[in-house]
Amino acid sequence: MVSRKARKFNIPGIPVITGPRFGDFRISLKEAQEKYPDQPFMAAFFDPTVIIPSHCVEELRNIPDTHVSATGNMATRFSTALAGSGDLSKELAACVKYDVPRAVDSFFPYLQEEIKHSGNQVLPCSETWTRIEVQQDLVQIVGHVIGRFVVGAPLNRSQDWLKASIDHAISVIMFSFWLRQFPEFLRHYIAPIMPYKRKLEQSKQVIKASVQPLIEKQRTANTSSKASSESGRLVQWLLERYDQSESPQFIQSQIIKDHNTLCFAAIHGPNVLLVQALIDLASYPQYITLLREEIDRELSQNPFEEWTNETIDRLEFMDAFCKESSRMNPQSVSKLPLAWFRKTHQPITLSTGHVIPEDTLIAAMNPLFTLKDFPEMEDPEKFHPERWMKDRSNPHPDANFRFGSTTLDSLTFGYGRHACPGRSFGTAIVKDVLAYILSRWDVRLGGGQTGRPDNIYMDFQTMPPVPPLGNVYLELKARS
Ligand code: HEM
Repeated sequence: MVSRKARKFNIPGIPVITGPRFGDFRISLKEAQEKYPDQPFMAAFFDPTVIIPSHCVEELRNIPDTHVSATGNMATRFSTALAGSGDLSKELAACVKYDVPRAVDSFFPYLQEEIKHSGNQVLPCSETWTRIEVQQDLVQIVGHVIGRFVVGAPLNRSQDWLKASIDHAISVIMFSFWLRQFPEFLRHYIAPIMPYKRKLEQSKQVIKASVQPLIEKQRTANTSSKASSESGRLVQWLLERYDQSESPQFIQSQIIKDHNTLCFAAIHGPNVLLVQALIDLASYPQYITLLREEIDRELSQNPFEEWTNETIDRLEFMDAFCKESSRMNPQSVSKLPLAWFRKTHQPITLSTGHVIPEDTLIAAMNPLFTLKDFPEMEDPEKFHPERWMKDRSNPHPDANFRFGSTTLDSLTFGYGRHACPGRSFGTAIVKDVLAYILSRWDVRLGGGQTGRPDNIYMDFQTMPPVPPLGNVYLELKARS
């Protein structure tokens, strides 16, 4: 009898490529991509995944969730059912798609306040070079900012809430990574006794204890006090979006789950981009002067506290720099990266003629690295932010030169009906924090390193080469 797993590998007309079960898949992917440039192939790695040609993303981009979904991919890769976290409710999806973009402009004074407050708290004030733990320090800044947006002040500055909200996503990732080492039929039994499950539950408990009183306060408040955005914008919007005929307990537990899912996406997404951009800044110091010219131009008009979304929009070279940093360090397998992770729920016929069965994980090659599809990309292996400065006249938010665009030649924020709805907010945060750091500190690679340190590759992820996985560190020096 052919096992379910063997059947999954064995899809007619789709060749199977093997590689390391964990670790760096790049060599296997590169060879496969050269061998099968225009057809899907099965990467039989940790989570067997059919890699589709990038042009097929276009034809699948708006396919209904009943056929191909992003949540199905999340459920498999992050074991969301057993983790009890990470599911995207339709109410949360609507909040991020409609309520978040509407509130970004009015949030700016608070954004500036949180960046300044947390930046000064975690970054060194010394005028001599001082080591920073780039990932851990920057995530505190992003955590404060997102917290101010999601749960408002003063909860966003509570150490309990902040630590639990930052740690929660990491616990989910580690829990699912270890859980998936076991055969599927055993996972249900093993999950409850795993150490990461305990950590995960602890973070949930702390978040629940912090957020529950806020929800209750908002729920019972009269209409005029509900208007205070300082009591947590997300909670307020979700309370309005949930069906009021449901019980208060049900709505409360849903909002707490939504809070956890949002912190997953909204804290760590921007933070990884920020960490990578700061490493790039330290690795390519020739860009610091150009970036500072823009920042100083804006500071001469308005102090940092008074910056608005339009101020950030005017930082064009900053936008190009961050775009290039995200291109060179995609948050999936770098250099031959994968993106656009999905799962099929019905058999899907691609324009190549191949049929992908239901219940199959799929992903696409990141097209930025396939020269054949984008011949206009000069020196794609080179870090060259100027490439995005050539023509900035197209006002469309998805014009491909923009940091936050979702186009087929840039899958940092996904593509199609499930492309990241928080990207304009997230990219504004990244540029704003980077501008603040550059205006106040000099930055360099620690330990006398030169050149761009290589990232770390695990599963389909690219991670910055900083502790705990790597040993690269940065040094900052306060500008006099
Ligand atoms: C700036 C850094 C960020 C990056 C790199 C990032 C990246 C992504 C990616 C790659 C996806 C999957 C898209 C797809 O598969 O087509 C996604 C989805 C999502 N992101 Fe972001 N994101 C960021 C910031 C944010 C922020 C700040 C929020 C919330 C305010 C957010 C909320 C979401 C949500 C709710 C989804 C799920 C959308 C859906 O499935 O319909 N993200 N993000």
